[in-house]
Amino acid sequence: MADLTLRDVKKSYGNLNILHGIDLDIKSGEFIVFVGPSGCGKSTLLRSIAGLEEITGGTLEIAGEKVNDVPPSKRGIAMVFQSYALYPHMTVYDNMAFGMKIAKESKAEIDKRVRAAAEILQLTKYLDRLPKAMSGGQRQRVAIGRAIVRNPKVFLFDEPLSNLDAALRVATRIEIAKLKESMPETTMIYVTHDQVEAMTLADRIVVLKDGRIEQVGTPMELYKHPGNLFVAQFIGSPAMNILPATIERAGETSLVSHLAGRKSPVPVATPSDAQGKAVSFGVRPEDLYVATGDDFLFEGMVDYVEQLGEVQLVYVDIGRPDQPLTAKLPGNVEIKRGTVIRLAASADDLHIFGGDGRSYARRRTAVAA
Ligand SMILES: Nc1ncnc2c1ncn2[C@@H]1O[C@H](COP(=O)(O)OP(=O)(O)OP(=O)(O)O)[C@@H](O)[C@H]1O
Repeated sequence: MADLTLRDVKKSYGNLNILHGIDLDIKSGEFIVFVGPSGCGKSTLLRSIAGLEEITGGTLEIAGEKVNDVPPSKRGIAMVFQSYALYPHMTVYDNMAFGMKIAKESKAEIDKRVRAAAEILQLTKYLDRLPKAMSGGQRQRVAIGRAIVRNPKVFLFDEPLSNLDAALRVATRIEIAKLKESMPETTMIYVTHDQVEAMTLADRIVVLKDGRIEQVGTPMELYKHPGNLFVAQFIGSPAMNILPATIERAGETSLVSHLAGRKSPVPVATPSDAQGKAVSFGVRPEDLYVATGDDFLFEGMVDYVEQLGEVQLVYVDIGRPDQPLTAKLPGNVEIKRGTVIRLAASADDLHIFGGDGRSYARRRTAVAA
């Protein structure tokens, strides 16, 4: 059981500022995922929470206690790394027991906890094996088991699945989700590059960019209501299509004109001073569908099709040099390269972002709240 509170947390290496004042409240038992582009500071933030990095400003509290100066071993946290970091000459049992032996726990207590963790992770029959006789996925489970036996208040994962092949990643991801269910009181913080891991595991996702938080929300909040252009294009794959546009008529429902002078009503309120302003107009590839009549958003020539079986990614030339529109359409519809296609989307799936990149829908939500 541990809430985490981060207030204006900063980290710099010499003159190089990496974290620029992170404010974040994590509730006990939450599964939080940090995502963001390479180098944005995800690992630094995680390592700062663990105490492996000393923060250079702000405060960090775990379970109500300020831990800025508390060493890692006394923070009640356990961390699982991308490289499993198992001792190769020790059996699975001894690898899992090692930390407790060092902490001088009784043999009976060690045995109880190792066996309980092995049971949760389905490692019981491998307890006498050496790591080299196990698959990558099994080794990562041992590393997770080694963390579980410590009975941590907070569990930290730094890209734990990135060394596994695709099939093992899926299997181990599901195990981590089940592990969370079996430890509902344990707070978990997880760093990943993988959108699917973030969307499926997180109670809330924290999107970071250049050492700052861009948005915090449930996976569906971030997907449906991205607060700004960065989050809109970072969450979701392929990325949201963004086009330059102008607000023709501001109001409860805005009228937006975009490429080729087409005008679309968007059920997002814009203030009267937004009238005539240049904005960005967004629509996700998977929200587009083939329009049969004259009611369409985009018309263009199919430049390329990537058939993935269940779906196909259709790249449509809508007159923007080197920037085709991407549509994710069902795989069973025949779409021929070189033909003209019309695409539409439901008005509810359209997004408008102001000149500062912030979503208009989000502004309204913020005011209403
Ligand atoms: N010890 C260090 N000294 C100087 N700069 C560092 C140090 N450790 C990390 N950095 C820099 O801090 C920035 C953030 O690194 P960090 O590893 O936290 O990013 P990340 O978001 O986890 O990246 P990735 O997704 O590539 O793992 C990077 O620019 C990195 O070069």
